[in-house]
Amino acid sequence: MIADWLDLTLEGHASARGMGRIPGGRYEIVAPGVLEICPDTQGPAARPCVLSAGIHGNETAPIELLGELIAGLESGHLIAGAPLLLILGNLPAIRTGERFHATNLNRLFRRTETATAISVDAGNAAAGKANDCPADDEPARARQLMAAVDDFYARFPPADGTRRLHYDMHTAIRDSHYPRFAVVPFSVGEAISPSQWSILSAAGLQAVLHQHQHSWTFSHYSRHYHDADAFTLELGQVRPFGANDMAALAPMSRLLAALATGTPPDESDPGAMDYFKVEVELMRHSADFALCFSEDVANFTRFAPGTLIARDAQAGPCIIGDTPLSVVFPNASVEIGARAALLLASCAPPETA
Ligand SMILES: O=C(O)CCC(=O)N[C@@H](CCC(=O)O)C(=O)O
Ligand SMILES: [Zn+2]
Repeated sequence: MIADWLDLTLEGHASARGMGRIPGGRYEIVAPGVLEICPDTQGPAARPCVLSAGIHGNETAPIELLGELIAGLESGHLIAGAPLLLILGNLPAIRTGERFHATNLNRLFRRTETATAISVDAGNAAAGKANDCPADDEPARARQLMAAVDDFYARFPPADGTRRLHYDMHTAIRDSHYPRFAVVPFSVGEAISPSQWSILSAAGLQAVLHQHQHSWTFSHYSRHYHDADAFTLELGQVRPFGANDMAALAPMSRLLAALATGTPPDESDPGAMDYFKVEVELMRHSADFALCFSEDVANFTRFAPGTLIARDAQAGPCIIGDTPLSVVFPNASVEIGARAALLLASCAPPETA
C-alpha cells in the first residue's frame, strides 16, 4: 500500500525497501523516503520526473501535494503513465517540523570525489539506501539523494526531443507579493524547454526568478548534472500540516497528476507571470550581521536606490545602487558564509517561440 508509505515514513516506521503494484504500473521504495513509480506503458506526454518535497522539514504543503498524488495513484483515480521518483527530503527534520537539524540540506547537492564515487558505484549506493541517515547528518542524506537521482535518470532516459524534469517543491519563510514562484537554477547548458513557462503559468505560478550563479541546491543538481528542466517551486508560506491553503494549489496538483499519468499538462499565457533575475547574492560574512528592514517585509518588496539593506561587521554595509532592487529569501539567521538574501531586477520573459 503506497498510501501508507508516506505516513509510515513520516512516523519513522517505513521499511527501507519494498515493492508492489498500483493501477497501470509498479512501485518500489528505493531508499528511505524515496519511492519510484514505473508505468507498464508510458503515456503520450511522459517524461521521467523527479518530484521532491520536504528538503526543508517544516515546509509541509508540498508533502501534502505528494500525499494527494500518491492517493490518486493508489486508488486508480490516476493511472500511472510516466516514470516518477517521489522524494521526501530531510526525514528527521520533517519529523521534528524544523527547517534542518545540523545544516541546510539544500546547499549540499554538489558532487565531490566522495559523492561521485557513491553515485557511480551501485554497491555503495545500495548500502547507503538501506538505512535512514542519522538525524544530524544532512551531508549523508544529500549523497543518498544524489545517488537516487543519478540512478533514476540513468535508467529512464527521456524520449527524443524531450528533457528530464525535476520540481523541487518548497514553501517560503516570509509572506510574498507573489505567493507562488519558480526559481530557475543557473546553468551554462541547454535553455529550459519553452513549454515550461506556459505549464508553470497554468499551474498557478505567478513569478519566475532566474539565478545568476551556481547555488548547489537540489534543483540545481538536476539541471547542472543532468540537463533537466529543473526548478525550485515556492508554493506559499511555511505552515504546519493541515494549515496549508491547498485550494490555492489545486492547479499545481493538476500539473502533478498530468506528469504522473503522462498526459499533456494544462498550458496558459506565460506573459501572466512576472520575471526577475538575481543581481546580488547577499552573503552573511560575520556573526555581527543584521538586515536593516523589518521581519514582516514580504518577498519581492522593492527598495529604492540608496536604501541600506544590511550591515555586516566584515563585509560592511549593503546599499542599493542606482536601480531599485527587490528582495527575496531575506534571512539574517543563516549560517556564516551562507546566503542571507537575493536582490532582484525585473527582466523580460524568456523566448517561447
Ligand atoms: O523563504 C526562505 O527564506 C527560504 C525558502 C526556501 O527554502 N527557498 C529555497 C530556494 C532554493 C533556490 O534558491 O533554488 C532555499 O533557500 O533553499
Ligand atoms: Zn525550502
